[in-house]
Amino acid sequence: MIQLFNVSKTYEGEVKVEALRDINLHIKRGEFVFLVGPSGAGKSTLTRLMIREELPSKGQILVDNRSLLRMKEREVPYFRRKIGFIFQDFRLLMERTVYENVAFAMEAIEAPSSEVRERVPAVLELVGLKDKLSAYPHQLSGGQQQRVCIARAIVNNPLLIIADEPTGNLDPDTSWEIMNLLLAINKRGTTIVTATHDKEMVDRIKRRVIALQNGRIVRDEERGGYQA
Ligand SMILES: Nc1ncnc2c1ncn2[C@@H]1O[C@H](COP(=O)(O)OP(=O)(O)OP(=O)(O)O)[C@@H](O)[C@H]1O
Repeated sequence: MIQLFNVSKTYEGEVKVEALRDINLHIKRGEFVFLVGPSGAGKSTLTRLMIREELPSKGQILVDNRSLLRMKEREVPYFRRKIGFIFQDFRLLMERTVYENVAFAMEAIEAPSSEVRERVPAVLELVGLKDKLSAYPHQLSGGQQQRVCIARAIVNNPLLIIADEPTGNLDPDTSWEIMNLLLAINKRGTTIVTATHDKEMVDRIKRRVIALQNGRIVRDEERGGYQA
């Protein structure tokens, strides 16, 4: 699903930062992967490269067998349709209702309106928000807002979900609910890659753990914990 070959990412500025150094990685279809490591280790940079928000300074990246370096700018929106994103800070449209936030993701790919009307309530029911269709994000708790993000991420049936600290702003119980939702989505075949600082979660779930430090992979375990 995702392959990285000798990938490096350097940010050129007043001070040069080597955010990723010589990363080789293969994530197979259907896997659930945690990216862990201290602040500044390169986790967010790695997720940004996977969704082609940025290009690597060196190396090659394939997602669903497509080279992200060879991809033309105009092809990027089509590529992104296959991917669902979930961020720590939700990034919802605050002036739109829950229903509209999720519908917007389907309208962006020009889904027929009959399909939107059918699928949006079904997905919102799946994430436990069927009573909140006409609420605005500011009327929801953090956990509920993150559920809207998950609904938005899965509504177009993506092959892959990339999440950057999806439970970063949530209390432990709510974090656990959100993670269970992601596990359930993974069970249905969606590949999930999530950066996290949540030690307890990683230790409890025991899935593949890729640990980064100073831009390098220092550990890659099939059923790993937060620390070695
Ligand atoms: N756009 C940018 N320009 C310059 N440097 C950057 C940029 N983005 C990230 N960096 C640097 O790259 C390194 C890796 O950052 P990154 O955000 O990927 O780490 P992280 O592991 O996600 O950290 P955190 O857990 O704090 O989110 C850091 O030294 C950071 O300062």
